[in-house]
Amino acid sequence: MAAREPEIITSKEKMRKWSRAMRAKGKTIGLVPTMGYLHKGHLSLINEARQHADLIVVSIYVNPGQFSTSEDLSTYPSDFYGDLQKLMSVSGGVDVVFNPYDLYDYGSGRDREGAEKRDSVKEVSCLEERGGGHETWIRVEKLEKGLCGKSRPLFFRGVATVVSKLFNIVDPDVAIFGKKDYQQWRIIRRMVRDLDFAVQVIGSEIVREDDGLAMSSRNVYLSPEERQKALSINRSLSRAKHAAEEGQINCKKLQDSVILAIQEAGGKVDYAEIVDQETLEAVEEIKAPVVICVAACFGKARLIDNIEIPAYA
Ligand SMILES: Nc1ncnc2c1ncn2[C@@H]1O[C@H](COP(=O)(O)OP(=O)(O)OP(=O)(O)O)[C@@H](O)[C@H]1O
Ligand SMILES: CC(C)(CO)[C@@H](O)C(=O)[O-]
Ligand code: BAL
Repeated sequence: MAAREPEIITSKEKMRKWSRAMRAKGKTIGLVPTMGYLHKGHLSLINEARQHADLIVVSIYVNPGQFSTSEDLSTYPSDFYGDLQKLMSVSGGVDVVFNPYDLYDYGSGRDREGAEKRDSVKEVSCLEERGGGHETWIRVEKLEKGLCGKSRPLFFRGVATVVSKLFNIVDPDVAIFGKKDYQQWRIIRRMVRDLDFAVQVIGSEIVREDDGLAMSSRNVYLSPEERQKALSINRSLSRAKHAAEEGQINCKKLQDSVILAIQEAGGKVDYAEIVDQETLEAVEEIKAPVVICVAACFGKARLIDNIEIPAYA
C-alpha cells in the first residue's frame, strides 16, 4: 500500500473542527498520545488503534506540565520529520498528527499568575515555571502516589491534565497507551472512569528490542556500554517471573533479587516493587495478579519496565 501522508494540525481550534466534522460523518476516532521521537513501541499503539477506530490521530507534544524543573524537558529528544517518515510506514496510515503550539495558550487573558505563585508552592513543573497562568490540575490521588510518583511527585498530575486536554480537543472514541508506562495507563483508566470521559482506554503490550530492552525514546541517552548494562532490568524481571512460576511467591525475596541484579550491573534503582495490577498497592505474597515495576537509572537515562504475573497460588 502506498505511503499516506498524515494531515498535520497545529492548533487546538483546527483539531477540534476536524474532529467534529469527522464525527458528524459517523467516523470513530482513535487517539495515540505521544511525546514524539517515535519508535516501534509507538507504532504498535497505532496498529492497535486501527483495530478499534476508523480514523487515527497521533499527538506529538512534549508536555512541560509533567516535567519538574530539574528534569530533561529542554533536552528531550525530538525528530519531527523522522517521526512523519515512520508514521507514513505504518500499514493503513495515520490520518492526523496533532502537534499543538497552543495547548496552554489561553489567548489575551494570559497572566503571570503561575510564576508569581511559584514561591508559595514547594514543587513546580516547567509549565508553572514559565508562568502562563494555567492553574487547573487533575490528580488521581491514590494511584499517583507510589512507584514513579514518589520521585516524580508532579508527573502524573501533568500527565492526567494534558491527557484530559487532549481528550477534550480530539474527542476520541478510543485512546491507546503502552503498558511500559504501567502506572500511567492505570491512572488514565481510573481518571476516565471517575470523570466519565466517553473514551475507551486500551493498554497495549510492551514492545522490546531483540535483546529484551523495552523500547523507549530515552534509550537514546544510553552509551553502548550503559545499554548493555540496562539489559539487567528485563533479565532480572524475567528471572523473577520464572521464580514465581516455580513457586516463589514471597515478594520481598523477588524484589531483592531484581534490585541486586540491577545494582550489580551498575544501575541506580529508584524502585523495584511488586504491586497489585489494579490498585498498584504493594503486596507481600503473590496471590492475585501482580506486576513487578522497576525504575532505574543508567547514566543519565531513567528507564522504567515491568512484567505482569498472574496469580499461581
Ligand atoms: N516499548 C513500548 N511498548 C509499548 N508502548 C510504549 C513503549 N514505549 C512507549 N510506549 C507508549 O507510547 C506512548 C507515548 O510514550 P512516550 O512518547 O513517552 O515514549 P517513551 O518511549 O515512553 O518515552 P520515554 O522514554 O520518555 O518514557 C505511551 O503510552 C507509552 O507507554
Ligand atoms: C501520555 C503522554 C503523551 C502525556 O504527555 C506521555 O506521558 C507519554 O508519552 O507517555
Ligand atoms: N513515557 C512517559 C513520559 C515521561 O516519562 O516523561
